[in-house]
Parts: sequence; C-alpha cells; structure tokens
Amino acid sequence: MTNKLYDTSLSLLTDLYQVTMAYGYWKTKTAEKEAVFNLYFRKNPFNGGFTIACGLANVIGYIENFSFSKKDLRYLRILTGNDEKPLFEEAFLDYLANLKLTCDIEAIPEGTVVFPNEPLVRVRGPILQCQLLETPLLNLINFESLIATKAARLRLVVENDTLLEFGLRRAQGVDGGMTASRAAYIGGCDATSNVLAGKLYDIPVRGTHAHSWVMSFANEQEAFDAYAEVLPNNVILLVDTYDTLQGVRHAIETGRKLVKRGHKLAGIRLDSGDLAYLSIEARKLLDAAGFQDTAIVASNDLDETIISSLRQQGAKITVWGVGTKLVTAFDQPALGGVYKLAALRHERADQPDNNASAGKPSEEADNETTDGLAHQATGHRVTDHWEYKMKLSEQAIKISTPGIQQVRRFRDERGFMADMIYNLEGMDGSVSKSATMIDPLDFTKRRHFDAKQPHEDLLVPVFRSGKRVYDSPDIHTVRARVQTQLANLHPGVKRFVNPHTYPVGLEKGLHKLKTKLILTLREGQTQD
Ligand SMILES: Nc1ncnc2c1ncn2[C@@H]1O[C@H](COP(=O)(O)OP(=O)(O)OP(=O)(O)O)[C@@H](O)[C@H]1O
Ligand SMILES: O=P(O)(O)OC[C@H]1O[C@H](OP(=O)(O)OP(=O)(O)O)[C@H](O)[C@@H]1O
Ligand SMILES: O=C(O)c1cccnc1
Repeated sequence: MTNKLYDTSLSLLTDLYQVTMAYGYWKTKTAEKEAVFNLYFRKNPFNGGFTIACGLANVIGYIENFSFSKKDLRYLRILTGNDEKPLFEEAFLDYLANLKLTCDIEAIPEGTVVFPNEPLVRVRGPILQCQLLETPLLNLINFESLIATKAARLRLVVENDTLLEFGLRRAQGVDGGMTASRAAYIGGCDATSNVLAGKLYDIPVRGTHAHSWVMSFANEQEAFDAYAEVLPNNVILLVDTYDTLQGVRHAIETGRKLVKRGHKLAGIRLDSGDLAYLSIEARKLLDAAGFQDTAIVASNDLDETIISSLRQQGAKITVWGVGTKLVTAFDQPALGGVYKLAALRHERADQPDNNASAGKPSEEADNETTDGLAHQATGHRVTDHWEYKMKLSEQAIKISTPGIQQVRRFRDERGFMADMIYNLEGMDGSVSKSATMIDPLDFTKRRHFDAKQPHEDLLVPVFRSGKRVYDSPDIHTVRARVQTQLANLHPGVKRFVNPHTYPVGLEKGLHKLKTKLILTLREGQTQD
C-alpha cells in the first residue's frame, strides 16, 4: 500500500549537476568505477535528541521504477550549455536509455530511531549510478524523516490521547501533503484527514466539520441538529463559530436528541480562544449533562510546546488535531541530510592504498602499520582494495567519515546504550569479539564492549545488484516500531529542553582511519 505516487519513473527528479557529473564519469570512462556513498544527517531536528528514519519505502519505489524513458531522453537532448550547444552527446543518451541500476543498497529500516552521523542509507555500485541517486534519496529520506520525527515528538507529549493529522491544506504542495500524512502516521498520529493518503497508504481517516457548515444554517442549533441527523455515527460538533460555551450548550441539546435516537455525541471541537479554560468549562457542562463520554477535540495552530503547556494547565482535551506545524515542520523546515562519497574501489588488486589504512576495527589495528596496507575483506569479494574518501572542513562536525559503514547498536536490559559506526570492509571478525568506540569529537572518551554485549547491526540489505531483497513492512508495523524504539531510549534523550546526547562513536579502527586520512589530506593541501 505504498509508493503509489511513484509508480512511474522519476529519473529526472534530480539536480542537473548529477546528470552532468554522470556524463563526466561516462566520458572519462570512470562510470563503472565502484563507489560507496553514505546518506546521513549532522544534527537532530527541532533541537531534539533523536530522529525517526522514514522514507525508505518510497526510496524502494523510486529505485524499482528507475529508467530513462524516450521522453526523458528527448528532454535531455535539448538541454544546452552556455554556448547554446547540446550538453550531452548522443552516445551518452543511448547509454542512459539502456541504464539499469545495479547498486547494492543497505538501509536502516523505517521507524528506527537514528542519530547524527549514522548512515541511514549506504549505496555501493558504479559511481555514475550512485551519483544519480543522490538528490532523490535525500529528497525522500530528509522530508519523511523530519515529519515522522515531529509526529513522534507530538506523540510523546499527548501520551495516550488521540492525535489527528489535519495538515493537507497547509502542506507543501500535493506531494508534501501526501508524504507528510504517511510520515506523520508512522511517527505516531492515529489518523489523518487526508482521504487520498488514507486510500493509498492504508491510514485511518477521521474528521469533524468546518465553520462553514454552521454558518450555512440560520443558527448553530439547527446546524448541529442537521449534522447529527445526517451523520449520527460521527457526531463531533465544532462549537466555536459564535460563542464557544453557548456552542457547547447547543451541542448538548443535539446530544440529547441523539441519545433518544440510540446514538451518542462523540465529541465537540474547540478551534479558538483559550483552549485550557474553554476545555475545562466545556467538560463541566458536558459532565453535568451526563455526557461524560463525549470527547473534547482541540485544534488551532497546535504543536508539541502548546500541547504540553495545555496539558500542564489541566486542559480537558483528549483528542488533538494538528495541521500546519506538523506537516510543514514549522520550526525546522528541513532535515539537513547529506550524501557523501566514502570509498572508491581500486581497480588493480595489487595496487597499494596510499591514502588510508584498512580501518581494522580491532585491538590489533593499533599495532599495525597502516600505510599502503592492502587488506583482505570478509564480504562477498575475495580481495577488495578501497581508497577511502572524505570531505574536509574547518568545522569538525562537517568532516565526513570514510569507509563502508555499518552501525552497531548496543543494548542492555534498560534499552539502547550506544551506537558504534564501523568500517565493514576493514572488519576481520574481531569486532564481533570486542570493540572500542571513540567519541568522534573527543577521542579521549572511549567505551569498550565485549562480545557478550547484546547488539544489532542497523543497516540491512535492501538491493543486491539492483534487485530488491527487502520487503517493506506494512505501515502499521512501521508505526508500531517507532513506539518500541522510543521505549528503548533513555528519557533524557527524549526530553525537549537540552536533551541528553545519545552516544554515537566511531569504532577504534575507523577512528584511526579517519584521523590518518585527515592528516594525509591536510598535509597534501599544505604541500600544494
Ligand atoms: N491556554 C493556552 N495556553 C497556551 N496556548 C494557547 C492556549 N489557548 C490557545 N492557545 C494557542 O494560542 C494560539 C493562538 O491563539 P489566538 O488567541 O491568537 O487566536 P485564536 O484563538 O485562533 O483567535 P481567533 O481564531 O478567534 O482569531 C494558538 O496557537 C492556540 O493553540
Ligand atoms: O491550525 P492547524 O494546526 O493548521 O489545524 C488545521 C486547521 O485547519 C482548520 O481551520 P483553518 O485553519 O482552515 O481556518 P481557521 O484558522 O479559520 O480555523 C481547522 O479548524 C484547524 O484550525
Ligand atoms: O476534520 C477536521 O476537523 C479538520 C480537517 C482538516 C483541517 N482541520 C480540521
């Protein structure tokens, strides 16, 4: 029930520079050079302590449908450079016409809690193909992860109350609305008002009515009675069109008539004014009239801060309708996910690697000379020779991590303890015996894990040589996963004000590899 918006190839849904670089790789005969790219973000959104991974199902749909149609190629053919001459030569367009994705892709399943600098997706394959996937992968993962995280924050605040997503009218266009509804449900909403999202994604749909219904009648009582008459099984009356507490009395009147007909007044909705005060007063009126089971729904520019405050004020609201601030991720409109080249495969098996060590994740790595080391890999290739790549920056946080990365999450009986990023290709099995994790921003901070420490590797195979090897769980399973994942997080990581930083570090061998590479690259710069 996912991906229906992406049942067609969207291979041109990318930045032009990806296509021009693809052309460059093709032209310089490096298109097939094997590369590894990691997709990760550097900072949790909303000044929070965690992020929810989301968007993989749509990534899978995108990749499975990937191809350049005749129409796509016709368009690329007419693109010109500064000199008005065609950008791409015909033979390249023929190459694209026959291009089939053959990448290996690993990803962290949707609904997993993730943290800065961890690869959420790792793409390994011909560099031209990896490059073409950068923009769409970022587009798909960044937005959905952002919205799922926002919804998860709202869920933390509303606890067991009902959370409805009402955002379509304020969403960023059609797709923004659709994917936001999907991600919001995964993050923790109970239902959406978006009917198409309900249909395509199997999300429960719910709703009340608008002020226009009330305004279209001679008076409020008539409007409520008429609504109850036509929809007796879904009576949630919006009471604030004229005078809220008077509106509650009118709703009670309609409720009495409903009860006589064997139905019930399911709820009233407040959409303006002081929601704490009005909900408390409305609750008193409803209870006094015997409508203890009638729920009070609230909406009006809500977000997790306002809801938290309303609950602290003793508001008697049990159903929360959240629109604009959820689907637009109002206080942080983008997750800053990036996609960085982390390794390039050497073509000749006996070629020494002058740029970096093998990044052995073991205690022994310390004792070895790492210069020019050609290492044995334990994966499906007998000998792999990788040149590790990284992007330097003056800001430590912006320096990318090299390597073919995997994330190992350690846990104890209380929940998740720490995540260790390690270099898979440098792995010689010893990481499963014991491992040392180093804080990337303070190398003196270390943690040791022995072989008995329960753990899980987060990235799972999704595509092998372009063929899908992973079935996305249904959306309800993904949604449930978010809650079990959050239950494993220390409360300090989940708090909104100055959250505790969940420990994410580099395995010792990878830390060494990164440090050495930084030094090599900086030296290279000064010599130039
Ligand atoms: N008791 C409360 N504590 C904190 N925030 C509240 C409380 N009651 C309402 N709010 C929030 O205050 C914000 C705006 O309310 P404001 O009074 O400006 O407009 P309004 O109630 O929508 O008025 P109107 O729609 O009549 O113009 C909304 O985001 C609403 O959710
Ligand atoms: O406030 P949001 O979180 O976006 O939730 C959705 C809003 O959409 C509807 O009204 P609309 O905003 O269209 O009109 P109104 O502001 O006049 O109520 C509804 O009554 C909510 O207030
Ligand atoms: O059903 C509702 O009450 C609703 C739907 C969309 C936006 N605001 C409210």
